[in-house]
Amino acid sequence: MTQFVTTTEMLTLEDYTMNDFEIPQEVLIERAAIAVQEVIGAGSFNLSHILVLVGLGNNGADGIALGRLLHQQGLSVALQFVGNLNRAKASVHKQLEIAKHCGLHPSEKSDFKEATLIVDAIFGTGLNNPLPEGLQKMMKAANHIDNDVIAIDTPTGINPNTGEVMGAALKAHTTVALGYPKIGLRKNQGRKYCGDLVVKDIGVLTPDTFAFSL
Ligand SMILES: NC(=O)C1=CN([C@@H]2O[C@H](COP(=O)(O)OP(=O)(O)OC[C@H]3O[C@@H](n4cnc5c(N)ncnc54)[C@H](OP(=O)(O)O)[C@@H]3O)[C@@H](O)[C@H]2O)[C@H](O)CC1
Ligand SMILES: [K+]
Repeated sequence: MTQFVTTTEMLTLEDYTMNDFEIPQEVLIERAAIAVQEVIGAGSFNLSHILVLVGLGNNGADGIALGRLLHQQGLSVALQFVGNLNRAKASVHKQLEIAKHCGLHPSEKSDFKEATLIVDAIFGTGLNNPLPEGLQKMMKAANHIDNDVIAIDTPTGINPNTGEVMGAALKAHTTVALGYPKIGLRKNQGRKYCGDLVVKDIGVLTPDTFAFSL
């Protein structure tokens, strides 16, 4: 039986892993990237040109690390930031520096139609409001293009706890849940937007005494 969690529970377990066991956040980000790379490698996706849509939080950091790994595999990868990079978390800037050192630089404006595979690394469990208008338009437009979308942790626009669409959401062919799947992926529209749900262990530790609420 798959254990689903709330975002609060996921944050508690992430903190437990990073603070009690001193496992650096970069390790979790790298393992998240490797996990999604494995799902991509195991699937039958068209990898001719991969567009990674990157947000300003740790979901975005996961996406940049993944883009770097795919680039190092020799694949054609474009990184496109969604939002003002100046407002990004330190983890995003760190991953961007590493990616640049590895020869992968962010693109200005990518044409979604050129991408044969889109990686959704815009929002994950940190989504806390309806998407900004511009992003809602982008998600609705992207949903009409016939290419596969792989969502990192949660489909952007889906409330990770309730499964509601927050203005608009990007429909995924596959969602790679990190650690534990979030309860929103099996409620309301979450189930429809997440597509095939793959749960990947990325080394998040759980206390024996932890009481899951679900
Ligand atoms: N599960 C794990 O062990 C790990 C998960 N990781 C990844 O981290 C994300 C969660 O990262 P987080 O930085 O908390 O949040 P997001 O990246 O989802 O969101 C980015 C920030 O965007 C802001 N935000 C939220 N909603 C909106 C909105 N509607 N409009 C504009 N901006 C929004 C919010 O910032 P605030 O300042 O507004 O709070 C978010 O912080 C998780 O999903 C995993 O992918 C780790 O990388 C690895 C371990
Ligand atoms: K996402």
